[in-house]
Amino acid sequence: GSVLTHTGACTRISNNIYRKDLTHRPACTMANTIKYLGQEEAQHIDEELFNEYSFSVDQLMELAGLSCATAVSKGYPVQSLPKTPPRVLVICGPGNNGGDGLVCARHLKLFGYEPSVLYPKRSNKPLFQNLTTQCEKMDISFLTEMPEADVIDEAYNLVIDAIFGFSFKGAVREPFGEILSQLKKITVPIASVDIPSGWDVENGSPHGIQPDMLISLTAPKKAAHHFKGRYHFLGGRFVPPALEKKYELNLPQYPGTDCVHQLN
Ligand SMILES: NC(=O)C1=CN([C@@H]2O[C@H](COP(=O)(O)OP(=O)(O)OC[C@H]3O[C@@H](n4cnc5c(N)ncnc54)[C@H](O)[C@@H]3O)[C@@H](O)[C@H]2O)[C@@H](O)CC1
Ligand SMILES: [K+]
Repeated sequence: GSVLTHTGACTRISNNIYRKDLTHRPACTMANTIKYLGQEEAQHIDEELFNEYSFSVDQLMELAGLSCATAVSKGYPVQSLPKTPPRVLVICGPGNNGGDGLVCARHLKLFGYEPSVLYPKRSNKPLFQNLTTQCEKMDISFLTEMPEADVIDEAYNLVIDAIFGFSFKGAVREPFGEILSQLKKITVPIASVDIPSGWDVENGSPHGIQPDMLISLTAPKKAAHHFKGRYHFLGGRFVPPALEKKYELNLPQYPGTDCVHQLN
């Protein structure tokens, strides 16, 4: 569409395309394009959600993890999986991205999948211990080591990558270097939570893992411009309008009561 700054009411005709209501001029895209966040901006929004808007980590993590499980169920419906039982491998990192993974695993189980979790660097914070117990009590198995790529391809339908999110920086430290090198060799699809792990949060990583699905939480990060997989979902439907406005996020409207919005 042509670049117009809209001054009046617009009708959303698809993701980022708006039609000016009265004049029917060409769709104006630029002014309403969903914002892709840099690393610092993502961290500021995160802090503001907790400090100014008084959310707790548990609350947002629950919604984030539910969004991820919902996106997975839309892209890879349990009945459509090639292998039964419908096993999925959820790999959780040491921070909040890993917490999203634990929540996602629990919801996937409730949705009829058979998740197994690899959680090699566990946080000792009560939140993460509780999320782990919740999974264990739901008969979700925890693996003691990363399976080889060919074992993953044989046993699992898909891998959920909840290793690193927007706080990832620098060279990957072990054991995650070895885990990511196995993930580069697998042929089953990878669904990445927030950012493909190991990618630079802003610049991506041409030689990194290549997920088939990306679930951007709150708003996409700049690295998402380099995502080449089939499904890009937006999740984390918890952003208060005033915060969305302050950071000019231009989030698309979620359909109905859905917790995810498919961007492409
Ligand atoms: N702000 C938000 O709106 C929300 C964020 N959430 C999640 O929280 C994530 C961010 O969480 P965190 O800030 O805890 O950070 P991350 O989970 O992105 O990662 C931080 C952890 O990774 C480690 N790490 C960083 N770089 C590393 C490297 N090069 N090698 C090995 N380890 C490395 C750090 O030591 C730390 O333990 C988001 O991406 C998203 O998934 C959601 O839980 C809820 C809402
Ligand atoms: K990730």
